[in-house]
Amino acid sequence: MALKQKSGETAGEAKKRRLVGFAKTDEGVEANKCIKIFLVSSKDEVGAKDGFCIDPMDLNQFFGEDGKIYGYKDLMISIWLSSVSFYAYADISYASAVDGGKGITDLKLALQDIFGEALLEKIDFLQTFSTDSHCVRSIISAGTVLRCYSFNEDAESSDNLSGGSFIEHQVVRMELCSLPVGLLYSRLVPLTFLLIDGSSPIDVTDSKWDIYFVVKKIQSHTGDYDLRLLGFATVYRFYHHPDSTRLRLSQILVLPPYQGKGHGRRLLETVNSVAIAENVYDLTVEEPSEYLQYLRSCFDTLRLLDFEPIKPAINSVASSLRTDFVSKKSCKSLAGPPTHAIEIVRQKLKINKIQFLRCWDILIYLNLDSKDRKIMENFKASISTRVQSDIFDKDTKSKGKHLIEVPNDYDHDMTFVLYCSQSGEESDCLDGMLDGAQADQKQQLNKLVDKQLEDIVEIAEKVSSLRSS
Ligand SMILES: CC(=O)SCCNC(=O)CCNC(=O)[C@H](O)C(C)(C)COP(=O)(O)OP(=O)(O)OC[C@H]1O[C@@H](n2cnc3c(N)ncnc32)[C@H](O)[C@@H]1OP(=O)(O)O
Repeated sequence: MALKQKSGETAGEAKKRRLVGFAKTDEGVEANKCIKIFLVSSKDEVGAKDGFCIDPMDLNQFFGEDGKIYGYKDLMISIWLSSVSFYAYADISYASAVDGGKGITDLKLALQDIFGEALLEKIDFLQTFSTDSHCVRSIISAGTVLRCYSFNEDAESSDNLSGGSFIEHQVVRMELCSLPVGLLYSRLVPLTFLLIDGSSPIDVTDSKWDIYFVVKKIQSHTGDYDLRLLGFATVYRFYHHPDSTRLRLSQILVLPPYQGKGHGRRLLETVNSVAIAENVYDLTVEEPSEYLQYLRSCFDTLRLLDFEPIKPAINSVASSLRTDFVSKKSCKSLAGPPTHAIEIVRQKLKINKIQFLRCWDILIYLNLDSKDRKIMENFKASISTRVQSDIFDKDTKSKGKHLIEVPNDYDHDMTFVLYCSQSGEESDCLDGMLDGAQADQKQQLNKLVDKQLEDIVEIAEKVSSLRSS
């Protein structure tokens, strides 16, 4: 890591400039505004500012409570991250560093919090392009190849082997507790910090962790080959009483240059095949991002559309929703899949109940005529019934429970608080507040239902286009 002072000014000049520069309180600079991270695959790319730039979630989170860096003038931090070895180097430059009232941020410490031991001095970093050029191959070639697929990088398409120059890709599984794998993972952790919202490192010494790598095979002219890492997923194996296990996908990441090309889906498919082959109890995903949830729902809905045992249940609900009048009572029974369907989907496809409920709505929608207004009203009513029973069970009111909407700091569409009062203990003030809140409640629930319908339609359209392509 290099710290440079741009100008060769004298101490007197610098002091004078400081006085001018920080006459006002130091306002600091947001980390997001002065840090750039470049993904590089060769020595020649280091230093070039037109390389592939990573767009991190939020760098501010690593810099104090307000996400700002203090004490520097004209600060620029360029970080080069090697996509070959996953070591990094930070080039820090600024015109001057002075305490303008808020101290001087320790940049080295902050960057080490993100990059840990992967952060090297420039000379060592440049050397990794020769010393560690085969590190991915030397570690990952000891793993179990679970899937191979050929991929035409020009056409950005799939397993189809006709035409184009196809490159072999593999999905490889390894135990994280093996030392070399753990060391490689520790250099991937910064990427999880930068690209996965709320990510935290996992305990690599725990033997219940597996890591799945997606790699591409690069053939050299000598007939030898190398492996380039494109993405990975970490999966934890939980005990499930009495004699089973559950798999939970904890982190999944495809390096930005390779995203949107089908590698993430293949990783997910492979983990899923393992869950089925090993007959685990089910497979869950830890706090999926919105896009991962979308991808997962597309993938699971496609599988469920071909799953014969649930077809009669889907047809039965869809045909009821096609009738002219659906009573409130029947809406409740149409709002979700029957228990036997939930059970068989978990047993055979390893899809857990919550995920199946999401896909269920899409499956029903795909069986309805979306242009028929009456049918769509019935469908919306069934979704609304489920949303209400999910977050606001009418019965709870009679037990002294109330749902009120509260503002939040996180830009969620809405947050609800369930308030419980002992009978007769409600104050007039709270009664008034609840009346007001309940007046808004219907509107909020409608918003939630509309949002769910939007998501259902989006995934249903994607699934239809994937099936017809
Ligand atoms: C638990 C967690 O880790 S949450 C955090 C998740 N990770 C991140 O957010 C990190 C940053 N993002 C990423 O790393 C990646 O974008 C991932 C891992 C989320 C997804 O991987 P990608 O390689 O980008 O996705 P991939 O290209 O494989 O799949 C996306 C497409 O496949 C489609 N798809 C889904 N199932 C199928 C299928 N069976 N057949 C064909 N296409 C399918 C999806 O609809 C989607 O297409 P669209 O975006 O054009 O509508």
